[in-house]
Amino acid sequence: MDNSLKIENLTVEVGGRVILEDLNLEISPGSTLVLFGPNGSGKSTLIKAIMGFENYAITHGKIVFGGEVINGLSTDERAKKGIGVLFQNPPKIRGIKLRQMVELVTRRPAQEDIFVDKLNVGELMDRDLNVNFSGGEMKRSELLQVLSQRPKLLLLDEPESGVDIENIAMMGRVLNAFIREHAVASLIITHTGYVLDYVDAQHACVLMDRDIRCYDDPRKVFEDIRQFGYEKCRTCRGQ
Ligand SMILES: Nc1ncnc2c1ncn2[C@@H]1O[C@H](COP(=O)(O)OP(=O)(O)OP(=O)(O)O)[C@@H](O)[C@H]1O
Repeated sequence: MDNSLKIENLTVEVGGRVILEDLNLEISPGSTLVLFGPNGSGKSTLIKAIMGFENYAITHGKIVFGGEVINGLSTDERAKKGIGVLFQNPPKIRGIKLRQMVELVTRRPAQEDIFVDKLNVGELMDRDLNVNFSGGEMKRSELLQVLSQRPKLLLLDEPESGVDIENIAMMGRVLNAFIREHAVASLIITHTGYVLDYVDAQHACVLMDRDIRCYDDPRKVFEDIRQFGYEKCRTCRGQ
């Protein structure tokens, strides 16, 4: 199964401003790429462009998923092809229970989904989606919605933000097992690097000045950022 992601010479504009320029990256099946980068550098924009969000205009380049150019597909069509996203700030929806959302996207009874237990979200299933959920509950609820769809490509925007240490460990192990078992290609945005303790990531890179830099081993990239800051990435092109 080809569930690789290939991004070729991608330029993305938001509100007439170039956020990403001539960006290239590739994630092969079963491989995890960790994406670092300063605030506002365009990491979430990259995920939104891959998902085909309105207002994130691709003015140049190609997004290739599973060997198919998906630039022309709607967000819905991209999700149906197997691209799953965990957003940084998911919406709160009154009147729709978490259970209903899972059943809507999977068309299966939610209680049958193994991730309800694995992610310990049983008590959230009959509450309005994300309404008054704690930060950690919201991330677990979002992860349930994503994994219940059994995606082929996972795009995770700061999965550990607002999550306590024990829940980071639990979510990280669940994620890693899913990625390994299904040979899912994955892109994980992180500021803290905690996720590296649980997910076997093969590569990392830094997004800044509209492009990818410092493509290397995740722990090495993270240590360099901690030691030298993002400023050093300006002069480093990695491997
Ligand atoms: N819909 C939008 N309208 C206007 N500007 C936007 C929009 N989305 C993103 N931007 C701008 O694009 C730039 C990149 O934002 P983005 O959210 O991609 O950064 P990020 O790297 O994910 O940041 P952070 O680490 O703070 O989450 C920012 O200057 C942001 O204000």
